[in-house]
Amino acid sequence: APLRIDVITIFPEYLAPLRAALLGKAVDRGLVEIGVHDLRSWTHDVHRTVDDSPYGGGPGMVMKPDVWGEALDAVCPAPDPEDAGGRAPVLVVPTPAGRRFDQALARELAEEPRLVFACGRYEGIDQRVVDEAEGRMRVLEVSIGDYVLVGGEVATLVMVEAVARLIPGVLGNPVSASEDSFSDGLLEGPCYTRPEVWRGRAVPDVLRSGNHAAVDRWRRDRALERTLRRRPDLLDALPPEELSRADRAF
Ligand SMILES: CN1CCC[C@H](Cn2ccc3ccc(-c4n[nH]c(N)c4C#N)cc32)C1
Repeated sequence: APLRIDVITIFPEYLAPLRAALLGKAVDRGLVEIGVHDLRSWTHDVHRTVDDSPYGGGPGMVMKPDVWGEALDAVCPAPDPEDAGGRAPVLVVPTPAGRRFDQALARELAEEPRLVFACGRYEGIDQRVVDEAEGRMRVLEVSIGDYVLVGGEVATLVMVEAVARLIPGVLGNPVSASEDSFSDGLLEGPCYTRPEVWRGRAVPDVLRSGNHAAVDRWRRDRALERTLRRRPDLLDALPPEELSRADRAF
């Protein structure tokens, strides 16, 4: 069955990129289903109000729990008790205060049948929405990085792309999903294509040697070198023999 993704937001147009390019094709091919819902559909006042002042004072506004509650009831109703097999959908709530999104979490989410993304704006969503949802969904408050965005929509685009590319058939060449960065624990090394010489810079000879063992070694060495220089923290997780190779080589 296709992975079902629902996104609730006050800016549905922000999620238009989900209909384009590779992901758009995966939707056309029925590999992924995507629903984008305007949170204001669940307001009842003439101004379609979704926010209010924060209890305890402070800057900005907070998103109202009642509107979110009705939206989540509509988009992911409580699982049917008879449907024992039915797994409760996962509710992903982007927030700078969340657990860090990483490739491991992307792989975890790619195994789920259903994902619902709640895109906050303003100062965030009333905490009771998350607390109440935990009674019937697996709620994950997730951050895509240590910088402050204005809302959850861009974070949702990031996470949906990272998850969808792991769905079999979404990528043209499935091998790359397993061999990409963070799968073998190292950063990607440099890549090259024609022309052989460009603005006086030649492609490394080994890559044109036809010696596949030498090419593989060269690529691993460049990946180790780059990881050592840019992300030494990733090397902590490497097996000792690999680490000693990195130390010896550079
Ligand atoms: C000054 N305030 C501070 C709290 C957050 C307010 C903006 N905002 C409202 C909803 C919301 C959702 C996600 C993110 C976000 N920022 N950085 C990340 N890695 C995120 C992720 N995922 C930011 C958000 C701005």
